[in-house]
Amino acid sequence: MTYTLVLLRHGESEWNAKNLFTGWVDVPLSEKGRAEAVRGGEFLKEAGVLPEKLFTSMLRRAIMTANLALDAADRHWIPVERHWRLNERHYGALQGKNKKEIRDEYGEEQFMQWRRSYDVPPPPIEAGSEFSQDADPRYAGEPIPATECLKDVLERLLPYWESRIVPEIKTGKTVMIAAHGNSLRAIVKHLDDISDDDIAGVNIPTGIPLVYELDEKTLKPVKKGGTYLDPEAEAKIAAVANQGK
Ligand SMILES: O=C(O)[C@@H](CO)OP(=O)(O)O
Repeated sequence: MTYTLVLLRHGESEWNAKNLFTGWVDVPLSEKGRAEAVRGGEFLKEAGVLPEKLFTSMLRRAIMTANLALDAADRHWIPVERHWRLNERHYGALQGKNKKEIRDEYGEEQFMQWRRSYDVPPPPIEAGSEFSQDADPRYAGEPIPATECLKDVLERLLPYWESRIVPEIKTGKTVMIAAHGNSLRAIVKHLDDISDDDIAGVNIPTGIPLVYELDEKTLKPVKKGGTYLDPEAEAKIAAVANQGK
């Protein structure tokens, strides 16, 4: 027997469209992003992959994507849990900055190190600044970061994965996680045992369900990398990799 896990990155956000580093800034979906979310739900329905339990981050682009996708799949009624541990990687002082401008100012190497290295975080965001989250009531009392590298994301996400998500998967329910490019890269790294170096080359496209069948004993993927439900996923993955160029 296998368990089914669906990973869904939110549809295009307004800041994805403007090529801005987003992180924990709570921006809405663009019109294209809403359409991607609905299409994502249609892919689920067509494939007969019907989520029974939903986990989301605390950010509206993931929440709205899940709502739109599940509505399109007639699964809008399933129980949901939300947690900041599924949030996007905190992009520190880069939040709100244009990716191309940062690349032009600091050069390709520094840009890629901040964007895709496993263990080098961008400079921390200043408390109280325009795009910081320190006064946001949804995180009150929580140990939230001021910047994160992917390693930090994995370290804050894994306790939630183990304590809340794994038990749901083990009930045999089809579990869906609606989250973000980098929080999902952390989950994929963990599931597929991807090395710290190789994870730099993994990009996740917006709004396309990624389905993993997990071995019931090991909880490891039966097929490494899972299966994207959109036949055009490859081109969309390449577009994410090339952002900032
Ligand atoms: O800006 C961000 O928060 C993320 C996801 O959109 O970007 P990147 O793919 O550059 O890590």
